[in-house]
Amino acid sequence: MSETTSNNTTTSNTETVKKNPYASHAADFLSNVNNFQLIDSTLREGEQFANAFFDTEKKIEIAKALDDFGVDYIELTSPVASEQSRKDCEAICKLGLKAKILTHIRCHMDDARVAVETGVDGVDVVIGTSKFLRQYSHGKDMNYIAKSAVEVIEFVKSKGIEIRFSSEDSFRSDLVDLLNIYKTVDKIGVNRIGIADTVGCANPRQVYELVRTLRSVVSCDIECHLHNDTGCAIANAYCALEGGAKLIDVCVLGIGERNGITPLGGLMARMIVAAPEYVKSKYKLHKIRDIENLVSEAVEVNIPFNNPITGFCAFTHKAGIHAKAILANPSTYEILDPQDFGMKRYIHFANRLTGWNAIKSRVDQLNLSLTDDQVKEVTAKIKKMGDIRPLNIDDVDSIIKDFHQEVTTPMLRGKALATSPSQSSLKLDSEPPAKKAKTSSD
Ligand SMILES: CC(=O)SCCNC(=O)CCNC(=O)[C@H](O)C(C)(C)COP(=O)(O)OP(=O)(O)OC[C@H]1O[C@@H](n2cnc3c(N)ncnc32)[C@H](O)[C@@H]1OP(=O)(O)O
Ligand SMILES: O=C(O)CCC(=O)C(=O)O
Ligand SMILES: [Zn+2]
Repeated sequence: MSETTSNNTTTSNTETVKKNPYASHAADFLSNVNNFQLIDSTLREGEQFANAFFDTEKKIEIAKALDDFGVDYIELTSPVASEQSRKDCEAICKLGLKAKILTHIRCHMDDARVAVETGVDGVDVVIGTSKFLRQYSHGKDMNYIAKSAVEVIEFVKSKGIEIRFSSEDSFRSDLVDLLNIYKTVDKIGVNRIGIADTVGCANPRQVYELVRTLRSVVSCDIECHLHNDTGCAIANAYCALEGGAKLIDVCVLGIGERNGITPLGGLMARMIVAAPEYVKSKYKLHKIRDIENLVSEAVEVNIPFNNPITGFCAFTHKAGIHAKAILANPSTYEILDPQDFGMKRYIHFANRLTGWNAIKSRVDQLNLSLTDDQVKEVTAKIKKMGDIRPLNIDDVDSIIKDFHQEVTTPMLRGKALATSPSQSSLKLDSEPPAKKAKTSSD
């Protein structure tokens, strides 16, 4: 017999089981939140990013880094895109990586014939099913699409490699058309079907509902490819998994056409909250920073300041109320533990929003001894200075050290009090204010 003692803790005679309030809901009995796979498309979708050019060496470096991180699949640009794309595909297939190598082609036998000769483990085939793409991209109707899909799938299967069929622009396609084409390809043994939010128009609820519907119609795995035009790519990926999708397409930093797709790091941030054991056991999370640096340098962009996990202030706490609670227990204001990603936590105390608890922690770090009242007094000085201009750590340390000297040297204190605290005693650095305060956990 068990007894619920709080919202998230259940006790029994023999054990205490902590329930994760962010895990899948019981109603999502088809959920793959605890059992998902990643298809990294940095070397396919990511190559479609405006700034991307990866030479062979860089592609190999990125592929190895992704493999080491633990992605399940690596998707490569179509071998018909260019002669070098084909050679690069062959070269990556020969690396003997743990991750399965896929290439991405149009739904056409000409592309399929080239793809199966590259040495890939699987082929991802795609064709637009929305009215827009049927009219303005390839000009084919649903009957033609079904016929060519069957031909390509059977051909690729006959070569003994994996085949996935995806409808491009799925969320602007007719549902009956989608059900028909997916049922058709499932019946002939496609390994996966893919749903693509090609223009980033879908919201999490729509993704969940479409995946749930398809889950009851096909027996093969479901993959989702979600663009980020309206900022939903991570949430949509999460809801796809809750609805029963098994695989999510990701790119490092989310790079891709326009503003890209679900980012690898951002999705890991979401998933570690929902399925911590699974995520930590499967993926080398402390490699995310290196992989993002590798790709950001290759495509010449900065890591966004607000990037999940690796943004420069992702684990920086500033306001005094936050700092006090974080120092007492980091879970108060952190859902992610920086250590899980090889990152550090910072308390930004050199500013006017600081509080005496944060300053006390700094006083301790400096190995100085002040009473609580004295720390409050020096905090007031720091905040006063912070009203005048941005502060850096040296400013704060100088204020603290001067104050400490005053209070521990009674003569000085008397003199200082008589003449009022002098700001000119501060060390004024020519360097710009530090972006990060010293870590409280150092
Ligand atoms: C949403 C996505 O991201 S899908 C993946 C996008 N990836 C790429 O485009 C890969 C890089 N692309 C390329 O290198 C070139 O576009 C190629 C080699 C694929 C084709 O080049 P081209 O033959 O010069 O054609 P172009 O790019 O101008 O037009 C695309 C052609 O593919 C056809 N097509 C488009 N999508 C599909 C599809 N899913 N299945 C079959 N044919 C398609 C179009 O009808 C058009 O054919 P056309 O010769 O009758 O005009
Ligand atoms: O192949 C797919 O599933 C997706 C293709 C693509 O990049 C897209 O539709 O945005
Ligand atoms: Zn895409």
